[in-house]
Parts: sequence; structure tokens; C-alpha cells
Amino acid sequence: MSQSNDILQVLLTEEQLKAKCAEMGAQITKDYQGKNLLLVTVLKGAVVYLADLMRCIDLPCAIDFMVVSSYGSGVKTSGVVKIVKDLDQDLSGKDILIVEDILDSGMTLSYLKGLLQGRNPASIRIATLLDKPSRRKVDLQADYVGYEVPDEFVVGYGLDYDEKYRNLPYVGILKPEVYTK
Ligand SMILES: O=P(O)(O)OC[C@H]1O[C@H](OP(=O)(O)OP(=O)(O)O)[C@H](O)[C@@H]1O
Ligand code: HPA
Ligand SMILES: [Mg+2]
Repeated sequence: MSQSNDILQVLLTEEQLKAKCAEMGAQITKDYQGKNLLLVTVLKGAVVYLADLMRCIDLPCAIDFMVVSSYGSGVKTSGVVKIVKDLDQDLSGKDILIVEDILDSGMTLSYLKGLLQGRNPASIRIATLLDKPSRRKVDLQADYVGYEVPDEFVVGYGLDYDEKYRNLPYVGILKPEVYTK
């Protein structure tokens, strides 16, 4: 059965996502000239965005990954951010750009930013493809934002519900009956 049957509405098409990566990549390329850029990506959701964004950054840059989880198999944050896998390197002197798929309650990123800040990087910023400001629980803003999304649970382009839908090429609103039944 096609996963598209569970989608209420397509919010962002493949073409829009591609254009946004090009736009954000060009801005990051401008801003990080002469810097020691390290893209820190939060698995698993942000992996699709990273793969597209990094190819639009025309600069030498390294990548590294963390696994952090607070949603488990639900649609609401547990509020407890768990580090499942940490970075493999020292951050001193590096210009860190945290790459995320979505900034929702902000619990994940505020925890992560604080943690990495304590490791003495040269700078630290956040790039998020999606921003859902209506759900924010902590005062946090990203430095680079792709699109603002409404207060709906969205999936696709890396974002999951219960580990499904990550491979949809677009971002769509999940039908509520999928997670209320
Ligand atoms: O702003 P918040 O409310 O903290 O939500 C954002 C986080 O939630 C999702 O991750 P999740 O914990 O579902 O892990 P996943 O990336 O493996 O899907 C998403 O990828 C962000 O990392
Ligand atoms: O809307 C969402 N969709 C998928 N994962 C998420 N993690 C936080 N918000 C969301
Ligand atoms: Mg998730």
C-alpha cells in the first residue's frame, strides 16, 4: 500500500525542497568563507536534508553525526532528550552548524546547543529545514530556517511517524487517524 494514502495534504513538494536547499546552501557558502565549518547532523530525521544541503555548500566542510531521541514512537516530545550516539571529534576551533530537519518544541536543539557550546567551538549556529514556532516550549530560534510549518504533525523527507514515511520525497501533513487509532 502506498504511504501517500496516509497524507492529508502535501505541504512542500520535491521541487520546493530542492530550491530551498539551493538557497540555504548559497547563503551558508557566503557566511562561512574562511571558516572551519563542521556540519553536525542529528540523526535520523535530518539525514535527507543534510544530503541535499551539503551538496549546495560550495566550501570545504566536514560532517559528523549525533543520535538524539525524544519522540520515540509518538507525536509528542517526551521532554527528555536522550543521547544515543555522540560526536567522534573535538570541537575546539571549529565553526559548528547544527543541521536539523525540524525545530518544534525546541527541547532537542536547546539541549544540544548547550551541550556543544560547552565544548569550546569557535562558533555555533543552527540550520533547520522546518520551523514550527507555534509549539515552542523553550526560547530558541534557528539562524537559518527553510520553511515555517503549521501546528500539524508532518512527515516525509526524513521526518517520521513511528519510523515510517521518512522516504517520502515531499513533506506532508499526516492524517490524524493514523496516530489516533
Ligand atoms: O523541537 P523538538 O520538539 O525537540 O523536535 C524536533 C526533533 O524531533 C525529531 O526527532 P526524533 O526525536 O523524532 O528522532 P528522529 O530524528 O530519529 O525521528 C526531529 O528530527 C528533531 O530532532
Ligand atoms: O511534526 C513532526 N513530524 C515528525 N517529527 C517531528 N518531531 C517534532 N515534530 C515533528
Ligand atoms: Mg522522529
